[in-house]
Amino acid sequence: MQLPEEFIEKYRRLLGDEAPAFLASFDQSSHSGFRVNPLKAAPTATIDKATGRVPYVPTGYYGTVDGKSLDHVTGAIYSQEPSAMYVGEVVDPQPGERVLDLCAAPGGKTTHLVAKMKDTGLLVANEIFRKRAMVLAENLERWGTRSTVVMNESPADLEEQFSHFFDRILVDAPCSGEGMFRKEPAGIEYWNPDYPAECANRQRKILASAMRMLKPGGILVYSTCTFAPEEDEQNLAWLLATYPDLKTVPIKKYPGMDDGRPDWADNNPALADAVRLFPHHIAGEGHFIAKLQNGEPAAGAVPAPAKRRRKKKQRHQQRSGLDKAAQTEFAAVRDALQPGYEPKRLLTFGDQLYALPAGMPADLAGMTILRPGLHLGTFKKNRFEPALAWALATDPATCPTTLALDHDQWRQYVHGDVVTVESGHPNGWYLLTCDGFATGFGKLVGTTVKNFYPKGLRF
Ligand SMILES: C[S@@+](CC[C@H](N)C(=O)[O-])C[C@H]1O[C@@H](n2cnc3c(N)ncnc32)[C@H](O)[C@@H]1O
Repeated sequence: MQLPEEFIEKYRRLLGDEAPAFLASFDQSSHSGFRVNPLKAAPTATIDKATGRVPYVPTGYYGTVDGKSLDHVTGAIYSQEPSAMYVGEVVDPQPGERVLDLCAAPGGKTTHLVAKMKDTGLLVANEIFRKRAMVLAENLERWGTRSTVVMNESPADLEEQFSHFFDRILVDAPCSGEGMFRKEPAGIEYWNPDYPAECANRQRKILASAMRMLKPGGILVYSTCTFAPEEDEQNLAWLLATYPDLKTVPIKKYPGMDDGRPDWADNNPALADAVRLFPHHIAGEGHFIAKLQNGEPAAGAVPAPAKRRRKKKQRHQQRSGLDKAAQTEFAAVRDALQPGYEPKRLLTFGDQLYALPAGMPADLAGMTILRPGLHLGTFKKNRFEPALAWALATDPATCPTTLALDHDQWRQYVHGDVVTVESGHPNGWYLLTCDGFATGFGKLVGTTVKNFYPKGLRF
């Protein structure tokens, strides 16, 4: 791999005797991995093809997954390179907490966090770029989560809504990406000697927003996929100097993981609490992770709420609750697919119906939200059409009307074709499954399953 001369010189200077092994790692192949989704049945077909287990992630495996496989399309697995998997373990979110993933797309860490939270509490996944936020929403839909809200805001705009609100915040920052060069060589084009410092400035702004949203006593995890000390130890040193209440939390180092390097910043020994994953020491790409805890407030002190700005017009009127007709239409479908399911907080955006996670603030005016919780479906003329997201978040064991497709029928379904099944089933809505995984909803008329698989996802 052709690395910039200044890059080579920089890391020869920083790494000394280790530099040849480090630089040689860029000519070795990158590592692939996947995590299994504990919210769903075990994807044994994919696990059987894994080349090993990732020792520091209980749900992590080495190996590659076909993006068109049943296990991928039903959200039973998420492809993620092995080093990146350690971030979710370090965040270690607990069930019921309020968690923010501030730079979330495409959703590798978000899917990990929500699985660790057992899909309870509130996970806000934010991405500043709309197209990337849409990919994030799609990946979370496949994963099958009810407790996640997808937002498309800048960190600064988000802080107004969520002043000192979160128990844990992950800042998986946009960075110079040096640790991903061998996986995504195009990233080298952007690199110049000043680039890490430019990224570090942007990261500090994002971190400052995160600090305004972190509860007293809350946990902040900062991660990058770069080796650059400017973006790693030097930003950690900046955090500690700027927010004196913030303390580092030591991160467990598995074999092959390195301490953060105090000598690459201000020699503060606390920087060693961070972890570095170097590709010449571990089977994964380059990563840096730091974990910090916010100070508890002084007795009687209450953080000042941030000022609220109402700037954007809502594209659709947001309404809580349902009118009588809508309630009847929704209940007819709900009783067939998930009887007894009583979402606590229903919300309509235009003709779309969502179940809001508990803990999400009720007043969402002015915020750009792509997914305000679980998408239940769409009100059409005099009827309700259940959404794919609801199907993918449904445990088939809780649904009285399931229809099992074989692999050929599943392929027809994801291709958008009409699927024909044997007669004997009453007409109506069904949760379609394949190998025990929920794949979507279909409406049976006679022996024909009407296909509602979204056009944009067909393949
Ligand atoms: C390292 S990636 C996140 C990867 C993601 N956490 C995952 O595991 O799949 C960083 C993200 O930050 C976003 N980003 C870029 N500039 C940003 C900014 N100024 N503020 C916040 N996020 C930004 C990028 O679009 C990108 O999606």
